[in-house]
Amino acid sequence: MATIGKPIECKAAVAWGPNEHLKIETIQVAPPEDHEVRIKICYTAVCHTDAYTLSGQDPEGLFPVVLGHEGSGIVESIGKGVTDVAIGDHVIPLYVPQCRECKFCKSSKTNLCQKIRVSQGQGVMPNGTSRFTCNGKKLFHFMGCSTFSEYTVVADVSITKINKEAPLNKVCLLGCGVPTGYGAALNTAKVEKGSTCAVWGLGAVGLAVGWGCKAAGASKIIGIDINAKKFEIAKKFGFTDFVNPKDYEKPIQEVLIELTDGGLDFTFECIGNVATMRAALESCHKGWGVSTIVGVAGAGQEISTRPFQLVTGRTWKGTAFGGWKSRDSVPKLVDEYLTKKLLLDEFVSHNLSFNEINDAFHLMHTGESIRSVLTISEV
Ligand SMILES: NC(=O)C1=CN([C@@H]2O[C@H](COP(=O)(O)OP(=O)(O)OC[C@H]3O[C@@H](n4cnc5c(N)ncnc54)[C@H](O)[C@@H]3O)[C@@H](O)[C@H]2O)C=CC1
Ligand SMILES: N[C@@H](CCC(=O)N[C@@H](CSC=O)C(=O)NCC(=O)O)C(=O)O
Ligand SMILES: [Zn+2]
Ligand SMILES: [Zn+2]
Repeated sequence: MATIGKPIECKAAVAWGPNEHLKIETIQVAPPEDHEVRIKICYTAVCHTDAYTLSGQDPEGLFPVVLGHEGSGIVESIGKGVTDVAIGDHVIPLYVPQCRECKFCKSSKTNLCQKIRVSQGQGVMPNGTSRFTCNGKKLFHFMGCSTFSEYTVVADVSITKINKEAPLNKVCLLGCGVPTGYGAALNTAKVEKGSTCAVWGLGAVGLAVGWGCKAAGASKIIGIDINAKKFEIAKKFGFTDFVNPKDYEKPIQEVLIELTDGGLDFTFECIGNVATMRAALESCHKGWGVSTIVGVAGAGQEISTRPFQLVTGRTWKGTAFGGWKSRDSVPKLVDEYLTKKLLLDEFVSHNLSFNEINDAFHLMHTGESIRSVLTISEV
């Protein structure tokens, strides 16, 4: 291929500063170095975490940056030492890598590979440098993925090859929100058959939690959102009951404890709001209720509750990427989608062009979208 070993000039949506609209720019993407892979991004969705970092609330937020971490694409070229993917493979970039060598990867207790976590948080490749420039200015990478670009470079531990039969405009969602919610229920909380569950926030992440609770055989799955338009949509994902906190004067935990004979077996916070994190914990049943934090709260925010809530048997947990060991699991989730065990199409509320990327953020903020999928390059 003519581009191998050479910089590629292409379009990317650049975030020049917090709260600024993304600007489609011509950027240069350097070739992959050792243990790196350059990908032609075909599709990307927009996750709330992109909006969170763009808002300036992320303590690790850096600008200028190429955001995006829920994408799919095709390998354009590989650096020395790359063994697991080849040119032409269909792939999903992974913001939680899996090196299979670090202490975290070797433990069955976590999916949080730490091999490249420091450089990833610094917005650079593992060797400390960026592959992106725009008019000679360095751009930062984001979450090891940067999918808001026609081409990106990722570490070889941050990518997985998937079945070529899978539609890339759907399986891009397996880069973040859907596995996160589905795994929060199945891997982190370990929802039990017949149990009662409640989910705060019915965006893609919360809806995927509902699907995970249903897969685990939950008997009741309550969806909680201040946007009542989400309730009808949520029925497709297994939710059985709905509560809008705006309809009540008393604290929502009191409402839920009354509705569920003492509280829920499992609760999930999928908003990123420390007040709802507290409500989710305090809505758990005394003695055994488990609350899982999925939402990402802004810089400086802290959670609180009376320690008595934990003394009396409630458990507070958290999850990143739903606890999935990424390179092992994402190809299996693709197969679950292909065999219709896992929903993906139902999460796609909008298909937009790359030029409409700021509209995708607007649709998220107004609560009109579940996931907007942007076409970046034709397959
Ligand atoms: N832990 C992890 O690995 C991951 C965490 N996240 C985080 O999960 C959260 C959800 O992400 P998305 O589903 O993409 O977001 P979204 O913006 O699509 O959905 C959020 C939902 O919360 C609802 N909401 C907002 N404030 C509320 C309140 N006070 N009470 C009840 N409902 C309220 C909104 O109406 C909306 O339906 C975000 O904080 C995101 O950063 C996302 C992906 C992975
Ligand atoms: N950068 C933030 C933390 C952001 C965060 O918690 N990210 C989640 C994924 S959110 C995906 O949409 C995560 O996986 N965290 C684990 C990690 O190692 O970052 C901050 O500094 O607070
Ligand atoms: Zn995300
Ligand atoms: Zn590792």
